[in-house]
Amino acid sequence: MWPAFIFSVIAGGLFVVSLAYFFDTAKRLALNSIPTRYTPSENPKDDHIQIIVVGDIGRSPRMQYHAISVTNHGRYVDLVGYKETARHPALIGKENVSLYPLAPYPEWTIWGTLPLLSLVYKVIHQFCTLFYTLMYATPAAKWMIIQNPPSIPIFHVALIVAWFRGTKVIVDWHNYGHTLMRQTLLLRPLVPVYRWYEKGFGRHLGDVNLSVTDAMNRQLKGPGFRIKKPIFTLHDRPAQVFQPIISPKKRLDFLRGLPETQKEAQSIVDGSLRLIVSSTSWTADEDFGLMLDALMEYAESLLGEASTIDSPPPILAIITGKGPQKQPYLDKIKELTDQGRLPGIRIITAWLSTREYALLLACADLGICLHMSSSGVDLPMKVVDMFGAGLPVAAYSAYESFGELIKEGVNGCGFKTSSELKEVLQRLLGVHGTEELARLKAGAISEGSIRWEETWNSVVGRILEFVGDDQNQNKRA
Ligand SMILES: Nc1nc2c(ncn2[C@@H]2O[C@H](COP(=O)(O)OP(=O)(O)O[C@H]3O[C@H](CO)[C@@H](O)[C@H](O)[C@@H]3O)[C@@H](O)[C@H]2O)c(=O)[nH]1
Repeated sequence: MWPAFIFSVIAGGLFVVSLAYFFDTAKRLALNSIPTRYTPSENPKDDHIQIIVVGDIGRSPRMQYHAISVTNHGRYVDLVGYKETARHPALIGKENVSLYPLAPYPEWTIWGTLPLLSLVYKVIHQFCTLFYTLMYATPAAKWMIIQNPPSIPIFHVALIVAWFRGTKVIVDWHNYGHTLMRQTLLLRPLVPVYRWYEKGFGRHLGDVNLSVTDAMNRQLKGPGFRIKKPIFTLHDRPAQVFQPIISPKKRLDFLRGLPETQKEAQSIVDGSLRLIVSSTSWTADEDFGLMLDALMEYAESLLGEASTIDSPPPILAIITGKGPQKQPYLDKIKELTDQGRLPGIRIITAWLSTREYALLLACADLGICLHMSSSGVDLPMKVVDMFGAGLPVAAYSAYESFGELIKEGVNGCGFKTSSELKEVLQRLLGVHGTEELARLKAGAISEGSIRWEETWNSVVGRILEFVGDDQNQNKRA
């Protein structure tokens, strides 16, 4: 009798304790699943601003510039994106900058054996990691600034998160995802779905929108997108790290210290070898085949004739950057070189630190830009870098917004075909081109003198209400 009684008392006690534990855990889980909401801080400087890139943060200069500008106002920046290459030095080791890396994809998705399956998997993977990071891992932010493209799946994730957490959204339209998708043959059937998603969610997502050109601004307001919320154009501008180098000694010192140019440094500085630089993410919207054809045509003109003062000089071409289509082009360059079709021309590729990249641009003779603009209304940031470094450009020109940055005969020259590019190279790099090149360089320096910080403060600084807040803080101090 007694043992049964004691057993039932213990069992009853254990049941009550485990019930209490179960309800407590359930309550805690329920409470933890409610994301925190943004409430304005007493001191506006304690508010957080999120910068979101569904890509490699280190290779998103414009989004990093947003982050740097925010920190320059003493605010907290939370960077959300993939951590692949090194971030801008100004974003490393600062106590008001936090990085929330998105979980990388499993390796099998990169093999390319099951392209459609890996695409679907990537979208689901991105959705989960973005949702968790934005809803729970990061502190509730006052504003989030989102890069587009890509639009899927960040647009609807951001819409949900912004609603739950009381965060306001700025969509920074760099380009359109659906026009970029059109460039990949295999993905073309999905373009209508992507376009529907991008326009549908894009119309409602941003409390404010930024566009990289006036032409894009008009399109976003126009019948295609019908965005009713405010849209401001924020042209890309060079960061402070890009500065012209005028002194031949400084140029020589840098070129001698860089492994890629060490041996030819003296010839580059005395003009007997011309240094051209192109930078890229090796994506489908840049056709390096066009540059290779132009260089082959240029090389043909070096053949056969005895070298005179009027002969086009040999060229060292450096292509900087990282990206998916690099290897096929490396193979092509090797093949052409082995076949002897590029005599007098050496083409190399590199990935440099931000500082070295900026100095290389400042030491080159001419920048080449092959950006073809999938939408017709975006612009290449690389040309902005080049102008900041005082480097004139030869750029592919057959798209609408081209003239918003490159002024023919003032800071650069346009081309549409490889033959036109070859002519530009022959004209500008030869002895008779010295004067024209110097004039274009002056134009590049002048265009590059308008800097990111001033433009950013007058557009984004005002949207984020930094300008008024900072003045009030200064008055109080
Ligand atoms: N650190 C470093 N950066 C490099 C190097 N080479 C290239 N880069 C970076 O890679 C960029 C080139 O990237 P792309 O993807 O070719 O395009 P973009 O010219 O930057 O233009 C992109 O951004 C615009 C907005 O800023 C967009 O409007 C446009 O559509 C495109 O996405 C350069 O501007 C530079 O910041 C290198 O060796 N080192």
